[in-house]
Amino acid sequence: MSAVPAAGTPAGTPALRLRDVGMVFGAGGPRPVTALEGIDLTVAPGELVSLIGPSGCGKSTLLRLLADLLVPTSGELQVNGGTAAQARLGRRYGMVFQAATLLDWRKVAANVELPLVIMGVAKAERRARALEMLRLVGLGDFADAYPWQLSGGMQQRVAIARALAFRPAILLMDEPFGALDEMTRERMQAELLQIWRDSGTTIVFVTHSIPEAVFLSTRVVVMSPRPGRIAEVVDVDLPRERDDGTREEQHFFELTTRVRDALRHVDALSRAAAGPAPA
Ligand SMILES: Nc1ncnc2c1ncn2[C@@H]1O[C@H](COP(=O)(O)OP(=O)(O)OP(=O)(O)O)[C@@H](O)[C@H]1O
Repeated sequence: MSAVPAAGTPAGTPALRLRDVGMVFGAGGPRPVTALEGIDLTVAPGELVSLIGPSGCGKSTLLRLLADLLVPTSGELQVNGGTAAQARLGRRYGMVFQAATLLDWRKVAANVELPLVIMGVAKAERRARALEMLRLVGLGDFADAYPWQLSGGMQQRVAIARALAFRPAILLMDEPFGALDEMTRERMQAELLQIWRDSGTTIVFVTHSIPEAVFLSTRVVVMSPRPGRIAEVVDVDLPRERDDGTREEQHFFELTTRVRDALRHVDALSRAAAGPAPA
């Protein structure tokens, strides 16, 4: 399976390009909240970029802007050289959230087929693609199970299969493994990397976990709060083939330390901006 580039997109066009993007909630009202300010970021096709930062720094807001669920109040945002709205209407996005949000009364394959039903894909092709995606996430034998018969990790794999079923060029993932136990989480990370390498999909991944960000990403974007900005971008110069041994490597440790230091710096700055703690 490979992600289909947008028709007519010239070679070299970034998957995502943000120029001085800002987002103010309640602009013009009595209590505007500046969630994002001056965001500059370019993501090449096939990259896997993680967003990490303290709670409230605007990670989910940024993801929602990319998905065209919100419109920036300033700056310019391009997806595959077009607008986010064009990308949404062209079904360029797949989305995965912390909760798998499966329909309990539909079997696993029927859940994966749902976006294809909405797109009007013929029944036989729908079924074939759903089974292909379920095999990709290691659930080929569970097509006829109901979601409530699966573990949390398996349900999340179904959600990933569903997001990949219409071959999105861009996969947006908001803490997709946040609710899983540590071992399942590490297994899911390895599976996601495999899917990413096989599919060529561009992925933007929100996480609170430093090792998860480094293990998965080509770059880690460290964000600072109030207002949300990009504080630092850490290039993850590990080979794309990664496994459990990668987590034990000296360079992996150095990269996690670099991200941790950036987050500490962000934390110190936001504490200083908040002023002294009340006596
Ligand atoms: N619909 C909204 N209306 C008003 N303010 C909002 C809205 N959505 C988000 N915000 C504010 O924007 C800021 C960024 O929120 P956002 O959810 O993007 O942060 P986050 O980094 O994803 O946080 P977390 O890590 O806790 O999920 C916060 O101050 C939040 O209160």
